[in-house]
Amino acid sequence: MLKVNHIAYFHRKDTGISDISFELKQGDHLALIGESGCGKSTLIKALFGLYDLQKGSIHWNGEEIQGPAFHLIPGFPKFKHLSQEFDLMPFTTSEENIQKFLSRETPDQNKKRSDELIALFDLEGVKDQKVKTLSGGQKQRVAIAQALAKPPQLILLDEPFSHIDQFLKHRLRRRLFQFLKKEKITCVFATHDAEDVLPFSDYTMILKGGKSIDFRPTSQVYKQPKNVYCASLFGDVNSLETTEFGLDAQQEKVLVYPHEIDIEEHSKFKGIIKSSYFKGAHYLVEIHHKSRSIFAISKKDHKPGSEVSFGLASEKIRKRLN
Ligand SMILES: Nc1ncnc2c1ncn2[C@@H]1O[C@H](COP(=O)(O)OP(=O)(O)OP(=O)(O)O)[C@@H](O)[C@H]1O
Repeated sequence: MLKVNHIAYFHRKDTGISDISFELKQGDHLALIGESGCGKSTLIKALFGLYDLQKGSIHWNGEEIQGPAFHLIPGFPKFKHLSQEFDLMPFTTSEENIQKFLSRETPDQNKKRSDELIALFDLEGVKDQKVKTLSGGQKQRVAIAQALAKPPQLILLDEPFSHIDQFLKHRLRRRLFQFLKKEKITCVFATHDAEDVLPFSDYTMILKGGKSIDFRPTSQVYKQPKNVYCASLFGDVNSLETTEFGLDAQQEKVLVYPHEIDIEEHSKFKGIIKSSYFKGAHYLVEIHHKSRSIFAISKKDHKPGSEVSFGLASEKIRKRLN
């Protein structure tokens, strides 16, 4: 179990992380999200033991993770940390980079593991190529495979798909997270992409100004967002007045995602289409309603200037009302 107890680390005055506490069980996946500079990388490095904490403590199965002041080689040996810089050996091949970290009993087992990782991360075509000649996305895939060569108990991934193209990204992240679950490897990853978070994390922590402002199971963080900042990390969101929209609630405002607004012919509210954005499976439409914009999802395209009727899918947002 990972136990993080009120930790704080400042690079300089006011920049860093403070008062962060949480626990994870073996095999749990935690996504760290938040605006740029909120402290995701700092937290990841602190968890790996790269900083001497100014406050608090981190334990893995009862063993304390200490900073560089206590170790010749910084970094907790039972964990792997995949930084944004990759840390590969440039003058050796992709396969050699992966094999260097294998520790299976026999050469046969090593070969099997290395082949499995090369296939898993689509590296067959570049396995004999020197790392310095690889593209950024290929290097990133070698780095992930290398980090898993000798399975760590916990892996820390800092924006693991940032260099990988959309074409491969969807397949790779499904494979990576399935692999981690299969091997019961705990994972903490930082990302800017909601599509990494929702399907693949058990828990989500939202950071702002170096502090954790939400840490709950991912579905709760999404379905009951604490504020506009939290909700907008998942995409567009509307902050609507409850009385204006006839919602029986004590609070003044409620957060509503675009897909929770129904555009139907005889709905109660009317507005004028300002813009319509093609999103593939649907359109995101901006509706002008009482001198403000409301974003909704529509199955069909609407011409700017046309009138639409819309209503709130109140059963979907009921849990947000009190
Ligand atoms: N080595 C350092 N020295 C001084 N300040 C630093 C250092 N590393 C990070 N910071 C500062 O600490 C704060 C948190 O940075 P961090 O890299 O953890 O953010 P982040 O959430 O990972 O950002 P991004 O999403 O842009 O990668 C920022 O204000 C950053 O400028």
